[in-house]
Amino acid sequence: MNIDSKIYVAGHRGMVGSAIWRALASKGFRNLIGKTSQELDLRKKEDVAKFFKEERPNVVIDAAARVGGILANNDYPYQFLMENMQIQNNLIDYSLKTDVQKFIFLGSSCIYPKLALQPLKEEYLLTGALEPTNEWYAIAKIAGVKACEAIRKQYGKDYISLMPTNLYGPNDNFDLRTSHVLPAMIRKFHKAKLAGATSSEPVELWGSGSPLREFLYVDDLADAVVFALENQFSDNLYNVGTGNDLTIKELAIMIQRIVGHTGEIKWNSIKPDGTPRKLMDVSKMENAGWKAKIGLEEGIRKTYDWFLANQQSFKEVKI
Ligand SMILES: NC(=O)c1ccc[n+]([C@@H]2O[C@H](COP(=O)([O-])OP(=O)(O)OC[C@H]3O[C@@H](n4cnc5c(N)ncnc54)[C@H](OP(=O)(O)O)[C@@H]3O)[C@@H](O)[C@H]2O)c1
Ligand SMILES: C[C@@H]1O[C@H](OP(=O)(O)OP(=O)(O)OC[C@H]2O[C@@H](n3cnc4c(=O)[nH]c(N)nc43)[C@H](O)[C@@H]2O)[C@@H](O)[C@H](O)[C@@H]1O
Repeated sequence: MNIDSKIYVAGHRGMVGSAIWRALASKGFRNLIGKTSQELDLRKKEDVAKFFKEERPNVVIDAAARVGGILANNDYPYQFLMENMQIQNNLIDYSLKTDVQKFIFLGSSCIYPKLALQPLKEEYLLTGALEPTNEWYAIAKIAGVKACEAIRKQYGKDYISLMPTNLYGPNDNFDLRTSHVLPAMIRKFHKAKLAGATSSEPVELWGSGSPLREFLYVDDLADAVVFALENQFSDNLYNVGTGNDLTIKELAIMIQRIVGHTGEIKWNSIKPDGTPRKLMDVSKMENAGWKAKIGLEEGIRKTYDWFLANQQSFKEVKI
């Protein structure tokens, strides 16, 4: 991979895509292409075909998708299945058809069975039933993993899939209905802290607080993507995470302390808990030579600082 390789970052404005763009630019890659969804709707096959024929990138990194937290996945199963299949299938198929040499597909830890042994190893894929709240998104992602695996097997191309754990950081989605838990907690605790005159107002969180989650700061993921770009991997599927998790309750207490909220936390058990745990086994990526660097406390502080500095412009994804 040389610094003049033409690299198309699909979804370059998103939380992950913008982090990958920053990481590539800081390493001196100077032939980067990005298109907004208004400029190029990746669900439209003909438009994607035209783009690839004109641009002919050497590398494609797929950070474009319909993305959301547990409620968005549960409320919009059709969009999470169909839009993600359309986006990834068009990107993968036209990459193959225009001889793109390297393709990095981004899946998610939710592709693994709900009750698989923990920590989750790559070989646990397709060994059991999926988590019902996001099985549609998971099936789309599994199809993407398999498409890249088939191209690797049949055409010998360097198409790989990275499975990140739950991600967070600058440019995340802070909409309280469609976001993931960490940005939602930052926004809720911050709002409740400001609302209270003498002490903070109470905060309502979802579920029981008992599920366990692993969180990776998005710049760490971007670093893993650049590592995968610059190295030849021997296999097609790699988990990307920290290898550590904590309960949602412990996360809430950590974020409450960092934000400076002093009120009550209420748990709304009508909202779903989702999968009880999805800790990734990250040894395969570590054996390949990559390890996460940014701890959760540091990552949350960075994200809260970004949130405070972007009060007027943070993203709220509506579906
Ligand atoms: N966030 C997580 O916790 C997490 C965890 C594991 C894996 N991932 C994966 O990481 C990738 C990016 O996630 P993210 O958190 O960065 O999401 P995000 O912030 O919502 O960004 C998604 C991007 O996809 C683009 N996009 C969506 N629909 C499109 C369409 N029809 N045509 C063209 N572009 C479209 C958007 O473009 P515009 O901004 O131009 O509209 C946006 O930039 C996804 O593959 C996701 O599955 C995320
Ligand atoms: C990485 C992503 O993981 C996602 O699963 P998943 O971690 O449960 O998605 P999250 O929405 O992050 O929820 C994680 C846990 O946090 C709880 N939670 C507590 N309060 C809140 C809140 O205010 N907002 C949110 N969003 N959650 C909250 C939620 O009930 C669940 O047990 C998948 O649905 C996606 O498809 C993707 O795979």
